[in-house]
Amino acid sequence: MPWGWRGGRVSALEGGPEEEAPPAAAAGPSALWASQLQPEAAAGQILLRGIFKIGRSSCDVVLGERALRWWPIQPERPAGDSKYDVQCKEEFIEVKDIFSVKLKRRYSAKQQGNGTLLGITLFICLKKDQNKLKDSTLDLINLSEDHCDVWFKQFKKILAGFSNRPKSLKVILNPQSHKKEATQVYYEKVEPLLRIAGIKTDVTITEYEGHALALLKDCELQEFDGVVCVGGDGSASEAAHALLLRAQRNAGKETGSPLNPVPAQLPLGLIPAGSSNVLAHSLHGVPHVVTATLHIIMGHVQPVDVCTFSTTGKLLRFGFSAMFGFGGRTLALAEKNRWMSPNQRRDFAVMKALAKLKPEDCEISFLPCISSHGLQERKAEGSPKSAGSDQWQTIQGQFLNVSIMAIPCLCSVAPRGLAPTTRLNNGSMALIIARNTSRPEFIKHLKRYASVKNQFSFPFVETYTVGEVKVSPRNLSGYNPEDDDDGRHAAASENSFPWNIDGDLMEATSEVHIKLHPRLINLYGGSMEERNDSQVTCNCL
Ligand SMILES: Nc1ncnc2c1ncn2[C@@H]1O[C@H](COP(=O)(O)OP(=O)(O)OP(=O)(O)O)[C@@H](O)[C@H]1O
Repeated sequence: MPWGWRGGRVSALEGGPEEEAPPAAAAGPSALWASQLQPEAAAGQILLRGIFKIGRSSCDVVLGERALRWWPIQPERPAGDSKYDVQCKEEFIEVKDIFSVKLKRRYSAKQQGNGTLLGITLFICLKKDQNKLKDSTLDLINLSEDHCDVWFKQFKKILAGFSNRPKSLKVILNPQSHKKEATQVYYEKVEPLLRIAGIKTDVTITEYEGHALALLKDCELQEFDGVVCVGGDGSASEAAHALLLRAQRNAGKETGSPLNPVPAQLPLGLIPAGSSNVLAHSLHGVPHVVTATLHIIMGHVQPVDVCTFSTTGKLLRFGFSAMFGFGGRTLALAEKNRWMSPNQRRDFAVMKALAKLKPEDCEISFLPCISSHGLQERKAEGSPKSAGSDQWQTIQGQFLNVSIMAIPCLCSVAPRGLAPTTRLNNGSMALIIARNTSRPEFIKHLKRYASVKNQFSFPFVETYTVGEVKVSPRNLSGYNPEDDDDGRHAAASENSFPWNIDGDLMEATSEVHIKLHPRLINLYGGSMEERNDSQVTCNCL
């Protein structure tokens, strides 16, 4: 049982009302439980035994290497009385779910010094439904200073052994994200948990667009175990880009067009506080601030695939997803109307881009990936190539939208993701193409993202699993002032085409080359509960 709740004693964990503590004399080992305790192999070697009050009951408590277990102490039971068995249920938490320990004291107004010791409080990370995590506490009440001191030191020792957990973090906070609430989100929900976990932080509040990039590219990061970004997709992607640029420079690689980039050195944490939180949502399965914070505290790290976006041989940026055509135009229109509220401008931009819907004349070349099944067949045939295909495929035509996604891109309008069969690190990207069709048909396709499935079951939609893509607009017509209002040139300069790369507007005048680099960055996040759709494992590289 991964989260260790057999008895379901959540009330004890959530720190019910303070009860009278057991007397200090009860702290020593008791003859009573030598017969009762059958240490389970699952709990590991026993480190400590003692008596604490937990919730309303005085309990026998055993700290093992892997679990903390307890039972209410029972009076002598009449032989054959089964009702006692029910009450005597063992409960436990796994040691790996504890993230902090404090001595619990009561302070009165007149009292000076340390206050009156009540016991020990454990801070625990619990799993809620739908990938959510929550923090909780478990009070172990005992008035004996000596007894608590031994247990407190043992818990501290255990916590010090979790070397994967960060001790010091660089925090980048965008105060302008969404409705400017990132600062409040951080100081009300994130910082208190980091403080309880004893993590040192150094916070920079960004002052202008691109500040995170400028800072993270060059600042001293030696003293930090990770970087945390509080904001939306623009901020998160900017921070990832900066950490990867920094890694290339440190490795002595050309940052202008890295062919085989090296991974980022520090893990990145994403606290969702933006108007779009696709990255954090895809990472955690839910855009939930406390969940994101607890993954950071627990040191849960996932390697994640990253793409390079280049044009004319120069790196535009590192990123996770891109849209060209309708997706790019919509973002360009939204950016042009920044004075509106985030939701207003998003709805306005979608409506306007739909009203002016028109296809881009493009050539799209891609390197398909071979599925695990296909790879096995190739091996069986004795093919010397064991990895991805080396055969570029090319399609041409009028395309309403082109999406290239290395991660599932979960969001409120697409709860299963814009690319539902892609995983964070399955070594492939989804290439989803909507060819020209009528507006009602295209709208039907978009609306299906909100439902459970079939968003790709349209004759004009094609999906591919790829390792590399090149998108070349064939109509490189000059700037048309009449276009100024339609999104194509709404925020882009002459002859350029708007691209939506992780929610950031990029301009490209010619071919854009997108290449997948497996597991190039570590992001703080746990593995998600698997969804029912079939997982795609591919071998592109
Ligand atoms: N102080 C600042 N003033 C203006 N822009 C900033 C500031 N700090 C950061 N930015 C920029 O804001 C952009 C968008 O931020 P972010 O993604 O965090 O918020 P958001 O609400 O999701 O944004 P959007 O509405 O664009 O999706 C980032 O590209 C970042 O460079």
